[in-house]
Amino acid sequence: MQVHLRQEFNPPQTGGYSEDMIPTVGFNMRKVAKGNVIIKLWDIGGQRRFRTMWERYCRGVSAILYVVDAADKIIDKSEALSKQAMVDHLGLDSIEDREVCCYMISCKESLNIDVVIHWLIKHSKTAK
Ligand SMILES: Nc1nc2c(ncn2[C@@H]2O[C@H](COP(=O)(O)OP(=O)(O)OP(=O)(O)O)[C@@H](O)[C@H]2O)c(=O)[nH]1
Ligand SMILES: [Mg+2]
Repeated sequence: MQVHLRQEFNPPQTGGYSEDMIPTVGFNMRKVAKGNVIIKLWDIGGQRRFRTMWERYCRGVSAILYVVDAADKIIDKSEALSKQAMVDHLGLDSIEDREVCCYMISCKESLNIDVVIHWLIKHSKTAK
C-alpha cells in the first residue's frame, strides 16, 4: 500500500466506510481528521501492474508513505526483519534530496500508527 498525503482544510467527509482485506485495485481515497488537521490519503495499489500510476499521485503531495511488509515478515511476528535491516535493504541512509524516516508499525496491534500520523502532520507543507 502506498499512502500519499495532501493536507487540506476542507471539512472531513462524514459517514463510515468498510475496510476490505483485499488487494487495492486502482486507488482508495480517505480523509482523516486529526485535531484541526484534515489529512487526505490516497491508498494506491502496490501490485506491479499498478506501479506506472504511482507517479501521477505523487504530484503536489506533502509526503509519500510506503508500507513495506518486512520481507514477508511482519513486526508483530517474531521473525520480522529488524528496523536497521529494513533501512539497509531499502538503502534509506543514502537518500539525501528529501527527508526520510522509517517506523516499524503494526496495523494489527495499532503499533506506532500515531507516531507516523504525527510525523506526516509535522512535515506537511502548510504546517511549517
Ligand atoms: N500480522 C499483520 N498482518 C497485516 C498487517 N497489516 C496488514 N496485514 C495483512 O497483510 C495482508 C495484506 O494487507 P493489505 O493491506 O491488503 O496489503 P497492501 O499493501 O495494501 O496490498 P496492495 O493493496 O496489493 O498494495 C492482509 O492479509 C492483512 O491482513 C499487520 O500489521 N500485521
Ligand atoms: Mg492495499
